[in-house]
Amino acid sequence: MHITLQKSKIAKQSSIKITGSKSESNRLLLLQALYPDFKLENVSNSDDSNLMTNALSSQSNLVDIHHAGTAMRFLTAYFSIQEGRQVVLTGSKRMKERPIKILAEALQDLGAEISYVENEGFPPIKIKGKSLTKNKVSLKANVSSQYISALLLVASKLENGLELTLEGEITSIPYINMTLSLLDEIGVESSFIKNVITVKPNTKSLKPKTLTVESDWSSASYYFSIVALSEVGTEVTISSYKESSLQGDSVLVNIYKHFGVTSNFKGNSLTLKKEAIDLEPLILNLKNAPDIAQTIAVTCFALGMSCNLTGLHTLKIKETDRLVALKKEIEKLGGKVEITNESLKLEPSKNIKEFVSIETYNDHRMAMAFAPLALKTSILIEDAEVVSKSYPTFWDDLKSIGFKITK
Ligand SMILES: O=C(O)C1=C[C@@H](OP(=O)(O)O)[C@@H](O)[C@H](O)C1
Ligand SMILES: C=C(OP(=O)(O)O)C(=O)O
Repeated sequence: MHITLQKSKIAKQSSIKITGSKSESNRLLLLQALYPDFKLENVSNSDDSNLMTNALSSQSNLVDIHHAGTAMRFLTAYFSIQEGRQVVLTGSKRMKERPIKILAEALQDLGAEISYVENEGFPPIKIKGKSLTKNKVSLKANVSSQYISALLLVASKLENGLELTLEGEITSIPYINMTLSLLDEIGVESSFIKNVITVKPNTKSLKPKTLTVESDWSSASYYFSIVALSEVGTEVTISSYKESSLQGDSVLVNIYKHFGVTSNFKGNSLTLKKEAIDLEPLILNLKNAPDIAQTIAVTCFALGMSCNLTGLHTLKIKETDRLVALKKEIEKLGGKVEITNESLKLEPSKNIKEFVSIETYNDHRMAMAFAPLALKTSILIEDAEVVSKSYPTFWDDLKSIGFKITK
């Protein structure tokens, strides 16, 4: 489905309720499968979380997780410890290009039986579940934090727990801390000292409780961008958010001050407001918040600002090569972008071309990051349904605040 976003102006005040964080949801869904004693509220309605739920309850020996990176990585660890179960875990064409070797090798070192069905180091993989008794392993920490979270999520169910040594620079650290905090919330003990994470084994059932998933901060980024591109005084209220979040992307509150967006909490509602401000070039390392890089690059382009974003090495192995995709699409709109394997530099630009058709490369964040541009010019978004990976009601929500969208 290709859609057109006519040049739009949003209401002076509006509000949106955003679905639960897919990162928190996919961790908690897996933990709930291991510890069925707790209940969940505000679970994400994203494709990736639905795929996770279905995979965890599936009795089939073929599990397909489509584009869901967290599901692929977390389930690799989960099925490795399901004694007596044999599963082939597969995904979309792109998922078969997203590396899994670092995680598979760490699990194999712990005693897991994992083999490759097609290409060495990539999904699909065949997993023969068994009880793992070894407890010490090291892995490279600069490629994806999801490998680390996957091991941590199952660690308390290993006979002797886990002592995990992280080698090299650690990427996307807030996601590792999120995993450890959620373990703590359900009563699993862990420590993270220097580059060693230890998780204690747990055979007890946990105290019954209800955990409420905070709404998704990566999804919130599109509203930060929308407010940044709106008239001074425009307000958008988003919910349900916490001032002290487990999600690293909550750093948006600080980053968007640079664009004149102020954030005020009232209970679990967060009001974003555009203030008048002089815009300065943006220099930012996003190694701890890779998922908001596209949003920020497009905000800068729309405001005619220059930016120099670094720490983007993980973008090359996400839903698409996001660095190449950003360069191509921003340049179609008239911008000038330089990329390396870990950075993106944007030159200030004066004009934005009208009615450009943005390719989305099976990447939800390409569609959502470019949508706010409709506040500056009319734009087309190709394969707009990709948003369902993390935020299925995105287009309806934009319509509700005043975006003019037609099929
Ligand atoms: O653990 C998680 O929930 C995630 C970790 C990050 O991946 P990397 O650690 O591969 O950067 C992030 O990009 C992804 O969207 C979600
Ligand atoms: C990278 C992402 O997801 P995943 O790696 O879980 O597919 C994302 O949602 O931006």
